[in-house]
Amino acid sequence: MPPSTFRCEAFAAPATDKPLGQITIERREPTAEDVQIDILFCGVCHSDLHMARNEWGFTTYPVVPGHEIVGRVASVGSAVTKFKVGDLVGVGCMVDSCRTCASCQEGLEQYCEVGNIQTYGSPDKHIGGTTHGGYSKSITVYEGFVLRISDKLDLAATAPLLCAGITTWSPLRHWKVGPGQKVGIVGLGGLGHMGVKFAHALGAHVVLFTTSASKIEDGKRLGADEVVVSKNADEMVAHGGSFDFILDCVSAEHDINAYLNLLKRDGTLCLVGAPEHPMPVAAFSLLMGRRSLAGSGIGGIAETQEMLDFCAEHGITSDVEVIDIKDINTAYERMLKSDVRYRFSIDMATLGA
Ligand SMILES: NC(=O)c1ccc[n+]([C@@H]2O[C@H](COP(=O)([O-])OP(=O)(O)OC[C@H]3O[C@@H](n4cnc5c(N)ncnc54)[C@H](O)[C@@H]3O)[C@@H](O)[C@H]2O)c1
Ligand SMILES: [Zn+2]
Repeated sequence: MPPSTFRCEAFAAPATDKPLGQITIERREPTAEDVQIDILFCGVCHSDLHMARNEWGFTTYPVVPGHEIVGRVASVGSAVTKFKVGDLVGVGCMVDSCRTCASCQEGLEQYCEVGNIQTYGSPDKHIGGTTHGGYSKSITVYEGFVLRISDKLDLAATAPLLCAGITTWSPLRHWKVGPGQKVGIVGLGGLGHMGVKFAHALGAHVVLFTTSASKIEDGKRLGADEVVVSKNADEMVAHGGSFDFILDCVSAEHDINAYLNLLKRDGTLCLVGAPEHPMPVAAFSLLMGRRSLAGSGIGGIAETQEMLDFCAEHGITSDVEVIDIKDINTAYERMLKSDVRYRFSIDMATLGA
């Protein structure tokens, strides 16, 4: 028997070309292993925009975006052991996975070989339809995919750690970024600004690449040792062949060969940005110097907790502009113009207020 449900206010995109607006969705009452969360803040990721506009081609409408969720536990199922009512918690891009494949067993649920359940837009095995994300008042999640959040950090600024944070943390850790290494971060948006903060905190020499000279000061304040305006060819050439690792956080098509050519021998360019269209790679950008082009998707649950704990210990959060849910469509337009420093965080008290 499917679990009983309750009604919940949310904001959804009804179609590719329609603005987001308020709807009512169904959420399940917690089953034995579930945690029901009252959502306090939800960050606005560029993936929300890609999905709301079906730029990746697999959106089911209506879609309730949002996978940078921070809230407070409102109720728990009878078998829940990790959380109790009142706890501060977070939910990121996934709400479940097969739990048994090799990747899941290794704590790499983001690479679940059966296919994990995304916070929004995946089939909802509990109540049918698709899963709905954090632009809503409440969410019910299997406790294994719920994260502990410290009460030491500002909650609006903590929400973006659940996607922008883990997505940049995971590759920096996987490629063992640290002291003595020269690391590039491309694009100072939501992901990029967390990449700069983390690479700096991990002890690397950090070079930020931005298209906008107006972000030089911010880049340095956030932890970059150097800032390169990527439109200036001589500034780019000066860094040729010098990087151990570059993390590319750009949301639209751009010339990745220009960055491959900045890598040292055996260096790696890792894409985390997910542009709508494929990007050409020149074989010689890779052949010369045995360079690698890689990608990385979010991060596993244990690693997300590790990142959140690191942030609590080091006082790291996202730089946010807190918005009212009714301003979400304007926020999307501003995000496309890079007019956000550096993440919108929705105050969910404004939904239905
Ligand atoms: N790998 C993952 O698991 C994962 C997780 C979250 C987001 N993403 C993707 O990462 C990308 C970035 O997300 P975000 O939320 O940080 O977005 P954002 O809009 O906050 O930042 C994007 C950055 O790219 C820059 N940019 C855009 N077009 C550019 C161009 N043509 N040349 C150079 N720079 C350009 C912008 O100025 C901005 O700094 C998106 O494509 C998003 O879908 C991937
Ligand atoms: Zn995201």
